[in-house]
Amino acid sequence: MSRIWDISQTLRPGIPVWPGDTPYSAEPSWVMENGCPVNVARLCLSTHTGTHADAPLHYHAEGQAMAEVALEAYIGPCLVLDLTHARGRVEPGDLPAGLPARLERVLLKTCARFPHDQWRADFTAVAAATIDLLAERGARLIGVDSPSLDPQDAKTLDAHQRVWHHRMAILEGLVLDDIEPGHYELIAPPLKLAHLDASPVRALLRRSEA
Ligand SMILES: N[C@@H](CC(=O)c1ccccc1NC=O)C(=O)O
Ligand SMILES: [Zn+2]
Ligand SMILES: [Zn+2]
Repeated sequence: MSRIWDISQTLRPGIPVWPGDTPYSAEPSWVMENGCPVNVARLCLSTHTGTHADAPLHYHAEGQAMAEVALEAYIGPCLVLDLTHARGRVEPGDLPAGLPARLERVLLKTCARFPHDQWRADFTAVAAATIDLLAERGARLIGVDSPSLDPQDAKTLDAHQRVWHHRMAILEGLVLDDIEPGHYELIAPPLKLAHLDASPVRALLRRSEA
């Protein structure tokens, strides 16, 4: 069996969320006591909580909801790149000189230590030109450890718009602290949520057989 790395945040009370968004909460609906045979909880959370996939509906009025997206983008060969030197936005010039001519999925590691317990408004975003470059090389999915491809104060979501143009998939909030740059297999399908704009995912990497 090949090793699996879990690159998901733990969903828990207090998990940092986008400013103004719904805080995560969970409560018991039934508790295993007094003759009740089971524990059952209910959850209240934003679709963008923790490690998640954005559905096209989040950034384009004609985009599909999460239940409708094709899953192929979320499963398969993936390249993890170290971009911890990039400042502000990941520009094309920040990408490694030896970037493969063809790639399918790319995960950008922008911070050395994931901020599990605080919201960082100064996260590293991705330049629209970088999305174009990766798409030209065949990327069908881009993943980041930041909470968004665009800066927190962005109004036009330029990187998300280029992703829409190229019909790529997005993962955000990945935890890449323990991941050496290189080739892996990604497994991170979203939940089949009708009508909704995003979904939490359990994101995994497996050592590539190649
Ligand atoms: N666009 C961001 C998320 C985002 O913009 C957002 C997420 C949760 C609550 C509000 C948000 N934006 C609101 O103005 C993203 O990359 O998914
Ligand atoms: Zn999102
Ligand atoms: Zn996004």
